[in-house]
Amino acid sequence: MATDVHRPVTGAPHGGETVSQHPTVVRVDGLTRAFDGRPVIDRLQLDVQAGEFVALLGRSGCGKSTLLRILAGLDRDIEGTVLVPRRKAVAFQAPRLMPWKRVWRNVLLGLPGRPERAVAERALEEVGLSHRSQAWPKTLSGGEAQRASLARALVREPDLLLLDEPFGALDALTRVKAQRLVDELWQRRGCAVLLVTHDVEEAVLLADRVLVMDDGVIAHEQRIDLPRPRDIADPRFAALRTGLLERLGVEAPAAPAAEAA
Ligand SMILES: Nc1ncnc2c1ncn2[C@@H]1O[C@H](COP(=O)(O)OP(=O)(O)OP(=O)(O)O)[C@@H](O)[C@H]1O
Repeated sequence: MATDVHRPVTGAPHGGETVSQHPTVVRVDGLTRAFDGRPVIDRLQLDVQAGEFVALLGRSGCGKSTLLRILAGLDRDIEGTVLVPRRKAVAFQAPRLMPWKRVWRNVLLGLPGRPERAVAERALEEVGLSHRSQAWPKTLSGGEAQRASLARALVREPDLLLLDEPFGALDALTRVKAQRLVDELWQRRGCAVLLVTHDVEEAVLLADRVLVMDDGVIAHEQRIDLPRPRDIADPRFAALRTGLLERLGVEAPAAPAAEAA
C-alpha cells in the first residue's frame, strides 16, 4: 500500500514511501499542532489498522477536525510524524459540491487523468443516487447531497475514508439511513474509516473502536465488540453508551425500558 509520510514542515520533505502489506494504515507519533502558540494537539499517538472503523469523540473545540485535516493532508504545519495511505478521501459535514457542475461531474472532481463518466455512475449507484446523476447540486436534498459527497469519496478507492460529522446536518430519519449506508459501504469496501462525530450513539453503532480526545491527546479508548448490525435496545449497547457519555462528562439520559429490564 502506498503511504504518505507527513513530517514537520521544517523536517524532511513531504514525500512517499512504499510499505507493502502493512496492517497499520494510519500511524501517528508525537503529533503536535499549535495555533498562536497554543497546542491543540499535543504529542498525540494513534494507530488505525487496515479495515478498522474508528470513531472520534470529544468536546467541541478539542481538536477532532484539526486531527482529521492533518490526516487528510490538508494541514501540514505539524510536529511529529503522520503516516497515512496515499489513497484516502474525505467527506465533510457540508457536502461542498460545485454548483455549476452536474452531480456526476462533481463526483469526478479532482480525480487524476480523464476518468470516464461510468466511474461516477458506479459510485452513484453504490450510494443509491443514480437517478440524480444529471441533476444540479442545488436541486438535491440534504441527504442526497451527502450521498453525492460520499460517492465523490468512493471513486478515489480509498484505503482510508475520513468522515467529519457527515451526518450532522441531516434530519433524524435521513441520518439513520445515511449511517446504514456508511456501514454497508464500509463492510463492502473494507477500507479503514475514521469518523468524527458528536453523537455517542452513532459512534457505538458504527465503530470497532471509539476514541475520546481531550487535552490534545487520545484520552480514552473503548473497543466495541458487539455483533453487527447493532441493536440500540441491547443492554450492552446502552452500557457502552453510558460509559462513553460519562467519559465525556455528560449525564446519561434516563434508561429506556429495555435497559432497565
Ligand atoms: N486555522 C485555525 N486558526 C486558529 N485556531 C484554530 C484554527 N483551526 C482550529 N483552531 C482552533 O483549534 C481548536 C480545535 O478546533 P477543531 O475544529 O479541531 O475542534 P473540534 O473538536 O473539531 O470542534 P467541534 O466539535 O466544535 O467541531 C479550537 O479552539 C479552534 O478554535
